[in-house]
Amino acid sequence: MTSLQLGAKEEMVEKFLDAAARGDLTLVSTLLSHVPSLINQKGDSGWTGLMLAARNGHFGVVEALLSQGCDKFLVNSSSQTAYDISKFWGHRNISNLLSRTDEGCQRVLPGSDLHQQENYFSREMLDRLSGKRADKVWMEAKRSDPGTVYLLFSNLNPMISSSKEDEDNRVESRLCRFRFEAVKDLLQKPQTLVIFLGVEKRKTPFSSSSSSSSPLQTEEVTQEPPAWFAISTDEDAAELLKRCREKHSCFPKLPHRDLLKLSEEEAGVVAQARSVLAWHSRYSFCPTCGSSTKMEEGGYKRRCLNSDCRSLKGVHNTCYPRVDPVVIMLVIHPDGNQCLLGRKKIFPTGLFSCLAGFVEPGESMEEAVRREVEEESGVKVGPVSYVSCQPWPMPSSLMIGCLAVAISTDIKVDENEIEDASWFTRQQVTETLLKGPRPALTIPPRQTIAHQLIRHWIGMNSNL
Ligand SMILES: NC(=O)C1=CN([C@@H]2O[C@H](COP(=O)(O)OP(=O)(O)OC[C@H]3O[C@@H](n4cnc5c(N)ncnc54)[C@H](OP(=O)(O)O)[C@@H]3O)[C@@H](O)[C@H]2O)C=CC1
Ligand SMILES: [Mg+2]
Ligand SMILES: [Mg+2]
Ligand SMILES: [Mg+2]
Ligand SMILES: [Zn+2]
Repeated sequence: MTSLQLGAKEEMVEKFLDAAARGDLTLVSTLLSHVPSLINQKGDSGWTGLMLAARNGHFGVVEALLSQGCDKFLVNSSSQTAYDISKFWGHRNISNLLSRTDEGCQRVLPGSDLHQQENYFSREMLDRLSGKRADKVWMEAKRSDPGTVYLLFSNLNPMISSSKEDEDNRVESRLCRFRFEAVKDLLQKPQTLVIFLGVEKRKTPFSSSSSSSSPLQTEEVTQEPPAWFAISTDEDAAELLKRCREKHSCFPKLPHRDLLKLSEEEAGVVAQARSVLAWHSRYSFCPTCGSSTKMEEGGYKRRCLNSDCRSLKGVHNTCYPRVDPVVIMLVIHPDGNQCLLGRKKIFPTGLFSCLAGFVEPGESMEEAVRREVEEESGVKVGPVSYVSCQPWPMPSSLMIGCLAVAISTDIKVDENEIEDASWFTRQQVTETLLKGPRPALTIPPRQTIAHQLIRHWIGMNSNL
């Protein structure tokens, strides 16, 4: 495309987004009839026409865009959908329209919302194909297939390449992908762990991005989708990096920070791979009898090599990767207008987050919320309701996100666990979310479920 053509296209996108933002339905419709692909185009900060119309309360434009097949699940660079945006700004008629689900689902599960919150680390771009894990012939063929994608891990972190900072100081990272030929030598080493992650999900024939049927797409459908594997090796990291042709490649030093720079799709793959690899790195021997174990089923099982071991009989849950459930909760003051946030000593100055804690054996999610809140802050909790969850691969937690209502308000901090806890008003929290000039606190980044719970609460109340 010439720079002139490129300029004309950009201009058209800008005109379309501006019309959507202003609620100019006539211009939106005219532009779409000439250039249908405008419908899902993104402008600054990843905003689509639907998001801009939703932000500014233009119901008619939202309705028209939806009727023309616009993708309502797209997210902007803050991971917000048009639904999140309309909810946050209190355009209830628009959020109702955007959350409307297939009537069939509503009949089976009244009150269901297909548009459930999707958190960072939870997107599944691969089909895990668990039924294929024990099929050694299939697995072997996939391992040497030239189309297979390999990710390299060192010390539980994936090799990534990073783009330079853009004008918003944002660094974007992407996973370095390797083909079989480039890692063949590593696969032969006995110490190398190879984990099957799945095969790429096929786009459904009716999904918005596959509406045209070019010869390439027809060909793709007849071929088996590529399989993905994670490789973990203890080879020298600097040597491994020499295999990568991309610029600025590295293994992240601070996973809590650096893994949050991946796309939603790649973050989901890393969550899966990192948690399974972390389990292998800590469970080399059988937890029941201490004998050596052997990896099976594409990395999802470790079998004890002692044939008399109890772990091979009856319940043998020690053979499978562990997931640790953690409750994380935003506790709301009985006045409905304040929320309880706490900080650990290791947090940067001014940062407050939701309270969280590991679920104990034989404990319900609701009781874990009540116990952890009381232990850490002295506040007693009544009703608890589930909001959404997040796999948190540090190393293998499942964060169960809840809203809870306090039935007492005096705070007595357990200094072993947290440094401070306090009630913050809705206005203080809103100013933080809107990046006001002098916020009373800072909160964790958008990729954390803590952030999403806080945003959810503000969204629920934004038009009261
Ligand atoms: N994504 C998000 O938004 C957030 C994620 N988190 C994550 O949630 C997790 C739990 O939160 P946290 O407040 O620390 O939990 P807790 O309040 O339960 O306290 C953690 C302590 O409990 C002990 N413990 C009890 N059971 C376990 C277990 N199964 N695994 C590990 N430690 C256990 C450990 O003590 P000891 O080390 O002394 O043995 C640990 O330091 C953390 O991993 C944290 O990273 C937390 C907040 C936000
Ligand atoms: Mg605790
Ligand atoms: Mg805690
Ligand atoms: Mg605890
Ligand atoms: Zn054993």
